[in-house]
Amino acid sequence: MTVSRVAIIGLGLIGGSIGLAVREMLPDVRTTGWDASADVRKRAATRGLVGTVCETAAEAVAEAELVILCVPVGAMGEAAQAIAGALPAGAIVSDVGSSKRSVGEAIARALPGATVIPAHPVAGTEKSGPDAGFAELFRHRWCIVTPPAGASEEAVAKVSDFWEGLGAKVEIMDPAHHDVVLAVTSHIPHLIAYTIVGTASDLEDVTRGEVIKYSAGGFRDFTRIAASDPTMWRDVFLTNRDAVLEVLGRFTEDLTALQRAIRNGDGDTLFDLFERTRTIRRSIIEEGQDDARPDFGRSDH
Ligand SMILES: NC(=O)c1ccc[n+]([C@@H]2O[C@H](COP(=O)([O-])OP(=O)(O)OC[C@H]3O[C@@H](n4cnc5c(N)ncnc54)[C@H](O)[C@@H]3O)[C@@H](O)[C@H]2O)c1
Ligand SMILES: O=C(O)C(=O)C[C@]1(C(=O)O)C=C[C@@H](O)C=C1
Repeated sequence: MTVSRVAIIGLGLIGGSIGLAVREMLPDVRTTGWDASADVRKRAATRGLVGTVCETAAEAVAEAELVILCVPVGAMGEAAQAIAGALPAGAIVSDVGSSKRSVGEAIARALPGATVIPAHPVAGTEKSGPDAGFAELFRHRWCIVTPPAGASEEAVAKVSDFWEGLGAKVEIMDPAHHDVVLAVTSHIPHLIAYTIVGTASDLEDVTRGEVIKYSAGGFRDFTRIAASDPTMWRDVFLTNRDAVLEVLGRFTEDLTALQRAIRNGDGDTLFDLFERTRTIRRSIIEEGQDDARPDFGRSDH
């Protein structure tokens, strides 16, 4: 079940990557796009991120069968409002937001009566903007589709087929469950990275120069994640507050237990945990989910 006209609102990393992936993998699908920033629209046109970069949101969606909102999660309601008067009857509205419950609600509020099928491609990088996108981003990656209760099966199938056409693997999930799962696998890890890099730069006994000079291995990996877009991540934490706080509470307890083990010289506790976590890493690699992708557009060294 395919769509032939797709409008992309927001032409940064994810919107741009969708446009490039469509051009490469679904060449019969026509794409239009719009971004609130004139500079981004200009870059998007130069890079050919979509077939036609439009001057207004209304123009971009005028003939669309599928509209995908690719803006920060805090701007989803505003982006949905911008297309409200121009959305063709029967068009499906989707998005790519990293949190799903509040985003789905915000879009549905702005577009009463529209067919809204939210989705989240679990693929990205620390880069953002119209120069960051690349066509292979979604290949072999999961895209989680989170339809509201009672959603049209045909619309869910169209959104799922679209993502499979871009090389992604699709899973259907309840939006609230998505938010807890992603709090664990994506949101808290980003918070930890932001924290440790911030802490390292605030330490009085270790200079900033030393942190930069001796950052190898583990810390360097954290700095890549902590370089992620501030607007995007501020919005993720504000829109997935409940799930993040719940998982953070649990994480804090576990961290305190490790602190106690170190203070008490309790090597068994440390060893047992490290042994258990190593098997998780091995399972991820066995499932082909590690980041050993070819160096698609990444330059994090
Ligand atoms: N970056 C990632 O790794 C990643 C991965 C999966 C999903 N996401 C989600 O994708 C969405 C976009 O993230 P991104 O990394 O592409 O960000 P980005 O900053 O690269 O692009 C966002 C674009 O949206 C535009 N924009 C902002 N408000 C707008 C509005 N009201 N109307 C129209 N355009 C507007 C900005 O000008 C910008 O060009 C976010 O919701 C994010 O949570 C990001
Ligand atoms: O690879 C990265 O740099 C990412 O942070 C990508 C990542 C993730 O946490 O896995 C970030 C946010 C998304 O919503 C999905 C994917």
